[in-house]
Order: sequence, then structure tokens, then C-alpha cells
Amino acid sequence: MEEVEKRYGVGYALAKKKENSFIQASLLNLAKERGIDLIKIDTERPLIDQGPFDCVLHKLYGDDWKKQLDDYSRKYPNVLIIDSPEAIQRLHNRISMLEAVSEIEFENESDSFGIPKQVLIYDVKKLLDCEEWGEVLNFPVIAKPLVADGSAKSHKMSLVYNNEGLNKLKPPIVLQQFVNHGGVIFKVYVVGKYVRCVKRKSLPDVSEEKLPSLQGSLSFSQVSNLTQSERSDDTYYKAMNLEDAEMPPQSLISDIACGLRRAMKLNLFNFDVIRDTRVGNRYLVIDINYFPGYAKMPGYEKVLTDFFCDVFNKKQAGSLDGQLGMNCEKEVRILVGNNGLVEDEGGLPVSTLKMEEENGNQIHV
Ligand SMILES: Nc1ncnc2c1ncn2[C@@H]1O[C@H](COP(=O)(O)OP(=O)(O)OP(=O)(O)O)[C@@H](O)[C@H]1O
Ligand SMILES: O=P(O)(O)O[C@H]1[C@H](OP(=O)(O)O)[C@@H](OP(=O)(O)O)[C@@H](O)[C@@H](O)[C@@H]1OP(=O)(O)O
Ligand SMILES: [Mg+2]
Ligand SMILES: [Mg+2]
Repeated sequence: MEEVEKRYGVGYALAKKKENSFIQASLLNLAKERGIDLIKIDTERPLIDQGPFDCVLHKLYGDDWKKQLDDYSRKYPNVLIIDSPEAIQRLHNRISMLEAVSEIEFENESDSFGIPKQVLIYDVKKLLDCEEWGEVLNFPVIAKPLVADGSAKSHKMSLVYNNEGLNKLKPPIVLQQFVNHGGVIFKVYVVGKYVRCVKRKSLPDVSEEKLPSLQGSLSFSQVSNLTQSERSDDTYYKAMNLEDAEMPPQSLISDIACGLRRAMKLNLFNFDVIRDTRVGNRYLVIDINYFPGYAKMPGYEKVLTDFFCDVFNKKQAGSLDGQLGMNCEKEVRILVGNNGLVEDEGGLPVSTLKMEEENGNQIHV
């Protein structure tokens, strides 16, 4: 008798905008060819009445969705929820988000990494009382909403040059040291053990000489997500040349990616890194996002399909326990290049790195 190929169902629950960008025919077709069916979860109906799926992929907010996932896991203990809502939750707060960076164990002699100095401001009184935070931070600072819940409001930032610029801010906010970084940000996309680093344009440096002449503050939102035409209207960004920017060391990026994946127990995220121009070999993680815009990576279809195949192969081999293990494989492919949003160089693989990680007892994907 002919053996029937086993097929796997991945249910996805995404906001409309995300669904429109991520769920492309090219992804659906490639996954299908490899035995994986991506099936839309109807968020208007109870999750518990749908499927059962082998895996649930999701980016939705709120307690109701979390409860639905919990109930689903109870009913179908074998379903893989990628990723766990509890693990995703820490990325919804800009303090707990960056605490993950300090949980990375890491040895790298030539480069260092960390996060910018930052202070949590809950009320206007503390905000205007510069003595409260002035010992930690110097102007310019960036004010970021504490909550990162995917709303437009949560992306509204201000670059604050002086006391006058503080007046418009609405706590709770995180005041973060603005660090000159040459106008280039590195976005590192992680999909399980796969890591890709791309360059994007960022805020330009603020010179110490110019600082006294700058007025109040500058409001902005998702600068590194602007399209070419949106940006070219703005003289602000014209001076920067992305091609000239040197990439960060690959070993450093892969160490941080593996470390964050393990510390956060997340498989699908990206993080933003800047290089402190004053120090040169010091890198700072400034933001971590759950399930970012993968569709902007050329070839994302294969990356995601490989990831699903890995997960299901391991599941079939009985080496997954319903939770995805977080150890990095010894081989981590790092693709370094620009991505489609800016000047696209196709992101060809430049090296295969050997990692010194022991796999230990944990299961890994
Ligand atoms: N500490 C910092 N020093 C210098 N520039 C910074 C700093 N923090 C943020 N920026 C700039 O502000 C931009 C937005 O900050 P951040 O990434 O925290 O916001 P976000 O809205 O969460 O972004 P995303 O769209 O990636 O989710 C960064 O891409 C970078 O250009
Ligand atoms: O669509 P979403 O709401 O998930 O938007 C995410 C966006 O991806 P998109 O490109 O698909 O819009 C991401 O862009 P890149 O980092 O990949 O450039 C980043 O801005 C996230 O912070 C956003 O997530 P949020 O913080 O708002 O939850
Ligand atoms: Mg960011
Ligand atoms: Mg963000």
C-alpha cells in the first residue's frame, strides 16, 4: 500500500496588516510543497472550536487571546504554540524588554554590548525634576512610551534636546540616553536558529556644538520603517549613506541573538542594535520586537518554511515536549546584508559560523 505523506497544519492568528504582508501566495505555496498548510484562524470565532492544528502562530494582544491559547493548550496538549504568550508579554514593556539583554551570558573579548542608560518615569513631577534623573542621563534623551503594545501610540517617540522639550511628554515613559551612532541601525531578524542582520537608516547624530541651538524636542515614529519616498522628502535623512556603514561583527550578532532567544524563550523576534560612535566597538540593543516584518527579508518564505519543517521533524522524532527548546544549534547561519526596504543587495550568505554552545539536555529546534 502506498504511504500517505503526513501533512501538518499551522494555524495563524494575525492582525489584518500583518496578515496582508506576511501571508503571501509565495509562502503558502512553498510551505504546501513541503507538506505544511497555513490555515487562517478566524478570530471572530472561539479558537477552541477550530483545528486542531499542529502549531499555532500568532501575534495578537490582550488577556482574552491569552486565555483562548491556554484553553486550547489544555484541550490539545500536543499543539505547539509559537511562541508562548507569557514569553511574548515581556516585550510589551520597554523596561522588561531590555532586561533580557543583561540575562545573556557571553564572552567576547574584542567587543562589548549592553543597553543605553535609561530611567522609568511614572509621573510629571519626576519628569520635570531633572535632579531625579539628571545624574544618570544627559541631553539629548529619547522619550519612549513604556508600553509597547503594537498601537501607533506605542511607537510615538521624542528626541528631547533640553528642559523645554520635556513639557510635551506624557508619562509613563522611559527616558533613554540618546547615543550617537552614525545614523545607521542594525536590525537583526531571528527565526529559531536562523539569524539575519540588515542595515537601516536611523536618526542622525546630534553634535554637542549644535545642541544648545536646538529647540525643545523632535517627535518621530518608526524612522527605520519609512519607505524610500517617505524618507527622501525629508532633508533630515539625505546626508546619510547606508552602503558605507560597516556591519557589526557576525560572531557578536549571533551571540546576542542566541543569548536573547534563550533568555526570552522566543523563536520569532527581531532586535535593533546601534554602534556607539564614541566607543567604536560598543554595541547597544535599543528595541526588541515580537514577530516583526519578516516579509521585508528577501527569501523569507524559505526561512519560515525551513523553521516549520525543523519544528515538525523534531516533533515527529519525539524530541519536542510541547515547548520549543531554546539552545542554539552549533551551526548558525548569519546572513548579513541590506534588505528590501532600503538598497537591496539580496542578502547572500557570507559565512557559516561555528558556535561553541553545548546542547545539554534541552531540546532544540
Ligand atoms: N537610545 C537611542 N539612541 C539613539 N537612537 C535611538 C535610541 N533609541 C531609539 N533610537 C532611534 O529611534 C528609533 C525608534 O526607537 P525604537 O526602535 O525603540 O522604537 P520602536 O517604535 O519600538 O521601533 P520599531 O518600529 O522597530 O518597533 C530607532 O530605530 C533609532 O533610530
Ligand atoms: O505589523 P506589525 O504591527 O507587527 O508591525 C511590526 C513591524 O513589522 P511590519 O513591517 O510587519 O509592520 C516591525 O518592523 P521591522 O522591525 O521588521 O522593520 C516593527 O516595527 C515592530 O515593532 C512592529 O510591531 P509592533 O511593535 O507594532 O507590534
Ligand atoms: Mg525599533
Ligand atoms: Mg519596537
